[in-house]
Amino acid sequence: MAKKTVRDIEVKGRNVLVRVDFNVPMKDGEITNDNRIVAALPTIKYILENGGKAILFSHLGKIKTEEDKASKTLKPVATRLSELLNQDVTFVPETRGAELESAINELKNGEVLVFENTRFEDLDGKKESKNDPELGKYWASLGDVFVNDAFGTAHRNHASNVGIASNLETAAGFLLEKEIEFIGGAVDNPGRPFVAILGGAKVSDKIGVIENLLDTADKVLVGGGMMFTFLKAQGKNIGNSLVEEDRIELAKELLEKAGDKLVLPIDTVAAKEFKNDAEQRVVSVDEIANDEMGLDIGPKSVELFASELNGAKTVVWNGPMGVFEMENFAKGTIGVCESIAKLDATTIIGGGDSAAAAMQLGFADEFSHISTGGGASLQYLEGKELPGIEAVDNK
Ligand SMILES: Nc1ncnc2c1ncn2[C@@H]1O[C@H](COP(=O)(O)OP(=O)(O)O)[C@@H](O)[C@H]1O
Ligand SMILES: O=C(OP(=O)(O)O)[C@H](O)COP(=O)(O)O
Repeated sequence: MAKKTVRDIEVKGRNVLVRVDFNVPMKDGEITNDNRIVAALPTIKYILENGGKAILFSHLGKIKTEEDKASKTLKPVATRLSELLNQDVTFVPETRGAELESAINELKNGEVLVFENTRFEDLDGKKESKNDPELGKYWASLGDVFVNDAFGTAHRNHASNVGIASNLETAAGFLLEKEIEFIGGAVDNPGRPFVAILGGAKVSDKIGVIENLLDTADKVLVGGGMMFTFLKAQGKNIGNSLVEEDRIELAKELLEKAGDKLVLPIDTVAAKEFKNDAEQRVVSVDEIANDEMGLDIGPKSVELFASELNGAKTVVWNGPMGVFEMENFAKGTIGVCESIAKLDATTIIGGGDSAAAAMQLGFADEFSHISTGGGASLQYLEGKELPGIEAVDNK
């Protein structure tokens, strides 16, 4: 990568602003997978060992109402980081202002500070997510140099990555560098057959990538919450399943363009309630009842996907096949992991929840690479520039 990296900048005695992706999966205030924090450690340690002051920040989830703040504070993340680094981490529960500024002034070389969820700024006119120029400028004013190590957020054009970069010397961190090297190496000239697998819940966000994937991949397998928008586009009844109504037209166009390249599940595990012990039944995708929702792909779909994956030489996967966080709806994701484990192929799974699924379900060693980015790796795969990487200074 002809981009400046953290090795190319002076960190000693300087306030080094570091954008990390600490958007970790959480349940009841507890971190359920700390992969994204662990993945950021090499850059943080490098800065500390070289006498810099590390000022870290990240988004966590989406902040739409004042109430969201309580469950989306970065405080537990700062605590976990302190355990992993085995040193104190100052947490400032603000995204701007006197308390933050004086805490930064008091930092000494080799010390770490984490400030609050950058998306708290979204309550005031979506300042972070719309890359408000004043916000990027303000955050840039808190540091001497900027390191972007948030690969998982690199597809976003936000104040905390792109905005700051336009106001300050900017380098890439080690994670960003590693992800680009690995994903680029695997997919710029992929071994074929090349199979892409999409699932998860961020349907409106990610359905668009399928258009380009149909040009690059040999097969695109769609499961998870993503499948129901396609099934509805085919005129099927999907009951209360996750759906993006305003993407149904797009799904119809994609189905037409794709022919047999796009493979949809043939059965689903349906339940009337979104909870682990809800009564469940395996049904054909033609038989979902009005009061049911599909929460996993069914066993016949696992078999179908296994046959599509058979012989693949490159596999890229983003988005779990079902609500794997609930044991009773994890079988589809486990089944696809098992099929991938049998392959002699380059296999990449990416995304906050997808990486967590691979690790929690015991398949971490079966993948060539577990990426911290889902949307980011998909966008890279599409051949699109990632704004967060574009914004890093060239060497
Ligand atoms: N059928 C489904 N209905 C609702 N949610 C689903 C379904 N299948 C998967 N999910 C959810 O999708 C989430 C992950 O989606 P997403 O954020 O797009 O993935 P990633 O973080 O890996 O990029 C998981 O929390 C999972 O529970
Ligand atoms: O989790 C993330 O993306 P991913 O789910 O595609 O891996 C990133 O932290 C970006 O988060 P966002 O999709 O809320 O902007």
